[in-house]
Amino acid sequence: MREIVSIHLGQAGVQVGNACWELFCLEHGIQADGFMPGSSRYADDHYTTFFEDTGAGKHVPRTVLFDLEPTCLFNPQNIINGKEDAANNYARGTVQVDSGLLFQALNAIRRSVEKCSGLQGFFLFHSFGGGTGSGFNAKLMDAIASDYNKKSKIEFGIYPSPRISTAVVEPYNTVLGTHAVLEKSDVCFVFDNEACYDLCLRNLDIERPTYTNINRIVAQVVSAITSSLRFEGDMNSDLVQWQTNLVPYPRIHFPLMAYAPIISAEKAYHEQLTSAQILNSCFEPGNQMLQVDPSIGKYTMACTVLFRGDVSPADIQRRHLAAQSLPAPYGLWTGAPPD
Ligand SMILES: Nc1nc2c(ncn2[C@@H]2O[C@H](COP(=O)(O)OP(=O)(O)OP(=O)(O)O)[C@@H](O)[C@H]2O)c(=O)[nH]1
Repeated sequence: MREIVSIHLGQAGVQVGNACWELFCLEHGIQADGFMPGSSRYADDHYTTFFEDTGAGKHVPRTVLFDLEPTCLFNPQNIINGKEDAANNYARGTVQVDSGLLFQALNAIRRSVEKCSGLQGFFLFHSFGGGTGSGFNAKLMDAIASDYNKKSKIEFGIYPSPRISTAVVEPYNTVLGTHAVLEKSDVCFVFDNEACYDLCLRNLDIERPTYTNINRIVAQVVSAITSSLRFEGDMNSDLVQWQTNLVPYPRIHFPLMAYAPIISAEKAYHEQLTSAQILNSCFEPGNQMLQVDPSIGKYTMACTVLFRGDVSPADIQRRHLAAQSLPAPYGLWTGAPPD
């Protein structure tokens, strides 16, 4: 099996991770106690890319988490926390954070890796604005790059935004943190809290979105990106495929993501969307995970459209994509439906 080890760093990394694993468990029919009822309709073994079997019929996420309280779902051996945070300071994250912590972290990662039969790579979840998310991530990434040089390293990062910000130094941490891992990371999927906040306001009618709401949007996107790795499908992808399709040059590895449809539960009952409409919405700036103007700048060198559901790639190709003026080349993958 082509396993992936997820690493969650700092408050944002861990909280986003919680939302992601909650969703993954729901999608795979894994209960909070780790048991997977035999009748689950998703009992194909692709989920073992992300979950490990403890031997007693329990499934635990292949994760290593830094600064978090233990919950029954995660492996307590892989939960590592220090005595104090990095005080939103990149330098503290890299230098002053207890150096034993890095050793513990690498040990936990090694333990997870040793349980894999064919490790594909690592997912790193963190913020760019926090001290741990930027500084400690830089240090850890450095160590992972030297220990597991050939394995893919994929980041899911939260970029800072003016409306939801905990410190004025976040832009500095971001610049330093991004630069430090630029050569080490293979792909970095970036989310912007402000874009997700606006999506909650506009599409989900939430008056005062919280991190919980934002994290659930992030989890949906992560779930969609990883669905073809976790479920059996017509076109199963692996991490190297993403890199080949989306990264034209090693340093240019920041795909701009969009997700559609995002509609509130009430509207979902009386809105009928065709896959062509959903596809079009993916190219609207309002559905992007980053607040940037795609019409400014030079990019859109490659584009990947991921569909979820019982849909064959040939059908989509024939019916819709031919009619759209999508930038070429594009990739097309499908994953299993969430319910
Ligand atoms: N989406 C999202 N963003 C978060 C969350 N928690 C914090 N952030 C963002 O993350 C940035 C701050 O980083 P944190 O993750 O809190 O900090 P840290 O990495 O734990 O570092 P230190 O606290 O300095 O040790 C800010 O931009 C916050 O807006 C969360 O649960 N979800």
